[in-house]
Amino acid sequence: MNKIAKALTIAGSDSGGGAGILADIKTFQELEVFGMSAITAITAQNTLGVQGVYPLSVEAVQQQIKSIGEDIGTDALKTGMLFSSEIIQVVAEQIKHYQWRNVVVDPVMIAKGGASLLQREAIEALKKDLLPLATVITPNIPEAELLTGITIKRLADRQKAAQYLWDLGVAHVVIKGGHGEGELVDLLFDGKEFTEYRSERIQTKNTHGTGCTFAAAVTAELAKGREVKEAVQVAKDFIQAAVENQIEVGHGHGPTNHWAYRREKMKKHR
Ligand SMILES: Nc1ncnc2c1ncn2[C@@H]1O[C@H](COP(=O)(O)OP(=O)(O)O)[C@@H](O)[C@H]1O
Ligand SMILES: Cc1ncc(COP(=O)(O)O)c(N)n1
Repeated sequence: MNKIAKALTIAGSDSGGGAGILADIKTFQELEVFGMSAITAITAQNTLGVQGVYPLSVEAVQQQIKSIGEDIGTDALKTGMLFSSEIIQVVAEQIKHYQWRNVVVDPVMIAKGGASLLQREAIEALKKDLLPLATVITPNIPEAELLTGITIKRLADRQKAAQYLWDLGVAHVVIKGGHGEGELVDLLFDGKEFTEYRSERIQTKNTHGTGCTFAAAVTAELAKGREVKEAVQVAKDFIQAAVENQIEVGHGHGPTNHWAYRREKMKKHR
């Protein structure tokens, strides 16, 4: 039998298929990792926005994780939309209980259209209970500002915010640069040095789910045993291909192309 890498996503469902659990599972599959999920909330969502948020009970979240922990286990896991401090606490307890490593925390707070995906008072629980367990955290600029209280205008501000998050116990901090202008830089900090991942910024409105997809790709590569620095590079290449090779879905901010990275790789090998 083939030994395979496994990854778990603990996140919300996006009915429109572009973000959340849906983006994560598609990304895991593309990177040849066996994907599993624990759903925290169901969102009624499309490319125009979020029409409804329906959180699941804490018990439902706990039981899904337990079902995986008691049988299958996982090589890496990612958290996305966690919605409440109660869900955050249960997730943190179970990560500790099963001694899971390779924990990627995407601190999802607000959908691009402005809908809240994390209750405001849950930010403290995220910082206190979950961040000390994180191998990697992947905030975008507004999320990094909310977590640190630092206003981010330049790269130096991002470096300060990364240091702040590292001091909370996160092993690696990636502050993404999607929210900005000009050349796109995602910044990694491991407590000692900063690594910049640069790419061309694609002019498009179809960036729904980019954050979820990026963090899922990091998680998949960690599940396969890659070091964080390399996993972030694969994730960067994966999201660049996904944004660049646009697909037509919906009438608003469309999703990215999850199969583009594999197609590009296949072309190169031909
Ligand atoms: N226009 C774009 N062109 C290329 N890559 C992008 C673009 N927008 C975002 N990305 C990439 O997608 C990932 C998510 O970025 P960001 O928009 O900052 O986060 P979020 O989706 O969480 O708001 C990052 O790796 C970023 O480099
Ligand atoms: C269920 C769910 N989870 C996360 C996001 C954030 O998506 P993005 O990756 O565009 O920041 C979303 N819109 N919906």
